[in-house]
Amino acid sequence: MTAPRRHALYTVAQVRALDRRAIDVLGIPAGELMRRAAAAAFASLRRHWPDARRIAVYCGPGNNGGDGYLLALLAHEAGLAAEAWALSDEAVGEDAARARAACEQGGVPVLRWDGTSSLPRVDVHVDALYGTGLNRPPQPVAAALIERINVCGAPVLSLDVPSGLNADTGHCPGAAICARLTVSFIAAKRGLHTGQAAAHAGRIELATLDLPESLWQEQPDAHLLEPATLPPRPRDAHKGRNGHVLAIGGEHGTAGAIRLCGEAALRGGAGLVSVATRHEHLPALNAARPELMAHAVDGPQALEPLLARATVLAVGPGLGQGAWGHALWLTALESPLPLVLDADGLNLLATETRRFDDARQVVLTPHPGEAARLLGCSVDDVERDRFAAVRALAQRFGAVAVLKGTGSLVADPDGRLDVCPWGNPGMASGGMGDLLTGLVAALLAQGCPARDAARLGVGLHARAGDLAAREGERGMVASDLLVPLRLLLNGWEA
Ligand SMILES: NC(=O)C1=CN([C@@H]2O[C@H](COP(=O)(O)OP(=O)(O)OC[C@H]3O[C@@H](n4cnc5c(N)ncnc54)[C@H](O)[C@@H]3O)[C@@H](O)[C@H]2O)[C@H](O)CC1
Ligand SMILES: [K+]
Repeated sequence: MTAPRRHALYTVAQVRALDRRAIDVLGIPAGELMRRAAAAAFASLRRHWPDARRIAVYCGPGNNGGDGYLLALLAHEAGLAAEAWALSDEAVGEDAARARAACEQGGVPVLRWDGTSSLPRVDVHVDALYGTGLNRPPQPVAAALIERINVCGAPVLSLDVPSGLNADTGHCPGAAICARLTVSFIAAKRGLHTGQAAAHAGRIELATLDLPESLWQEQPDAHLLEPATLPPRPRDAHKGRNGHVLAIGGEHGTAGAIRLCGEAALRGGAGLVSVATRHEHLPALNAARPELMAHAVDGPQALEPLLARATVLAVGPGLGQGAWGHALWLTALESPLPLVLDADGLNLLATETRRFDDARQVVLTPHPGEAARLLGCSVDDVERDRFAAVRALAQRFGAVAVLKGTGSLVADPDGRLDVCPWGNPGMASGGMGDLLTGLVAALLAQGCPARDAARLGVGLHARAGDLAAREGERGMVASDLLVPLRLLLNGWEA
């Protein structure tokens, strides 16, 4: 296994194993790892805040705290005014205790945080409270310190993990630091790239501590998606070669979702797009986008001829869970065609669960609420461990599962997992999911297997969202993504 590939993500257990191997197999003492971590973090601090003259380092009881003490000593030796604040009296590890002793002997004052004193006025606060060892919500004294640091206005540099964030899941069980910059050590922890991490880690830099490549033996637990798009179209392409998406949805009064889904399928490059919906929506659909061939279907019988011509199904946007929607949903599930299930298509699956045949190309695109219904748990349970939730969805339903949200995840039934590094809060608005459904269906229609269509669709959708956000996240609507999407699909690079 080579050193951590730029996009490889590891669990905390895997990183600890790497740590142990560095110590036991390569004979690099833990104290040396700590010294290298402190040096790497201090170098980052100097790069990002070259004019910083005064820093305060808040040290917890473990080795994360040890990293902090050694950073404070380095800063002191470099002529900065540095002070360390001990969160508690005992330093649990001997390396951390040794680091604290070196800090004090080196002339750096180590003060006690008692839960009430005001924070010093400094240029940078360094968060060395907890790293990968966080195993419960920060206790009241630590929580008070975290809240104080978060509101003090000065930038925060977090060592390894923003304290209070679970480095495995991206969940914050309690108070958590909001860092401007996180310098993470040795290997990228998967929890820094999904869930609440985006609101707490700030910019992330990885310091591999100059460890040799021979150290990396595990397969990464997950990977960050890399920018990708479809290959250029052959010159003799014709619409028959790019598939025919049939989008099914639009219960009484809800034409918008299925229209957006159909638009995204068109913009995603499908050769033909048909929409099966309620009669009342036809005028609006045809007026909005004549290329969308809209058909009024009142039940499964009317759907049959459309199914016969389609090559991919997208089911769910605005489908509703009434008799009409349910009947069309059942018909779609009985078809062998590649399928993207979203919205009410997923809610119906939650009530009538089944496992798809492995051979069928199926992609589920739930947000955390739909995922909770599908898994029979709470949204908090899903968000507490997004990695476990998305893998459970893929395995339970025998489909490729996308768990949307900050740092969307894509999992296969065989456990392979990818994390989307793009996206922004402007995308948390209605219709964004309908776009993703249509885009994934278009990619399936152009020959992508489900696992690739899901990963490519999630990546392109989020990157299109980031391009659209250049005009402001506020007021962003789903249709703002259609033009950037087309640019990205045709290989345009931001
Ligand atoms: N392998 C690496 O990447 C390197 C790791 N280093 C640093 O070491 C920490 C991990 O150290 P560890 O002592 O295992 O855990 P923490 O420092 O995160 O300390 C947690 C410590 O405190 C206890 N604890 C956990 N949660 C709480 C809580 N909510 N309240 C109170 N106490 C808590 C827990 O029992 C631990 O003992 C890693 O992040 C790196 O910064 C090396 O120094 C560099 C290489
Ligand atoms: K930390």
